[in-house]
Amino acid sequence: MTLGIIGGSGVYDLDGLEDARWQEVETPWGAPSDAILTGRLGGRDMAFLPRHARGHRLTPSDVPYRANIDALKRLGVTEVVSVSACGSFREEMAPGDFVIVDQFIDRTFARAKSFFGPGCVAHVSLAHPTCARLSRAAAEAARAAGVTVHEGGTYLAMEGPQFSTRAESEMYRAWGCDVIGMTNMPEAKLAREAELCYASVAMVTDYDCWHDDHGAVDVATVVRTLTANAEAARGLVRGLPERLPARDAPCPEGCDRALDHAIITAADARDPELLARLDAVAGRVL
Ligand SMILES: CSC[C@H]1O[C@H](OP(=O)(O)O)[C@H](O)[C@@H]1O
Ligand SMILES: Nc1ncnc2[nH]cnc12
Repeated sequence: MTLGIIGGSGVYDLDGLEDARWQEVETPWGAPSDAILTGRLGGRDMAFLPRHARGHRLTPSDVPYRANIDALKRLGVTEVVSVSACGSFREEMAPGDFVIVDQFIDRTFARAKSFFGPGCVAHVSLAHPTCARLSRAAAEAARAAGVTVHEGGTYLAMEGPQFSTRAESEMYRAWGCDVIGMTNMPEAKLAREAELCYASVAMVTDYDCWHDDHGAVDVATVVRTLTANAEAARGLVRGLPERLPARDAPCPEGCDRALDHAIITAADARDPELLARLDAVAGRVL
C-alpha cells in the first residue's frame, strides 16, 4: 500500500521523507529510469522515481516506462501520482496552473506500450484511464498548496523530443485537447495493465506555439515556470498522504482489478517465459 510519485521535468527529488534511501531495483523489463527513493511521509510509505533520471539524462522516448511501472509495483506501490510539465491549449489554463488530467490522446509511436505480447495477450479497458479517487486527492492537495487547479482535461501525448509545429498545435486544439506533453503515454496504459491507480498532475509551463500573444515554447520558458512553481509541487506531494489514507478495501474505481477479464490467451497456449516476466505486474491473475 505504498504511494508512488513519478517526477517529471524539474522534479528529480522528494524532500521531507523519514528513513529516506535510494534503492536500486531490477526488473524483467530492464532497469528503471533511476534508483527509487523510498521513505515515509505523513504516515504513508512512499516511493519516488525521477522519470528522466537525476540530472535529466533520458529523453521522453528513452524513458523505460515498463521497467518504471514494474519496479514501483515490485516495491509495493498501489497508487501512482505522475507529476509532469505540459503546454496548454486553453487560454484559461495558464502557466503556473495545475491540470488534473482525466483523458489522453496517444500520438507516441516509438515506445513499448504493453507488458503483454505473443504468448500472453491481454486487453484492458482505458475508457477511464485515471483513478477518480486518486485524482480528487491530488486536486485537493494542490489547492491546499495554493495552486489554481483545473479538474479534468485531455492530455495529448506526443513523441518529441522536438516541440510541435504550429499546424500540429492548432490541430490538437481543434481536437479538443487541453494540454500537451511527451511522457504520460504509455505510462498511464502500463499503470492500468499493472492494476495500479494512476493520477496525472500536469503543471502548465507554456502555451505551446498556438498563442499569438506568447512566444513559441522553449526549454528556458519551461524551466523558468517550473522553478517558480517548485514549492507548489512540493506542497502538493506533502499534502497527499493526509488526503489519501492507505486503502483498506478494493479501489472503488476498480483499478486494482483491471486484469480480471483482460487475458484472452488460453492457459495451455501461454508462453512460460513471458509469464515469468509478468510475475509482479500480473501475478495476481496468472
Ligand atoms: C523540458 S520541456 C519537455 C519535457 O518536459 C515534459 O516532461 P515531463 O512530462 O516528464 O514533465 C515533457 O513531457 C517533455 O519530456
Ligand atoms: N508545449 C509542450 N509540448 C510538449 N511537452 C511539453 N512540456 C512542457 N511544455 C510542453
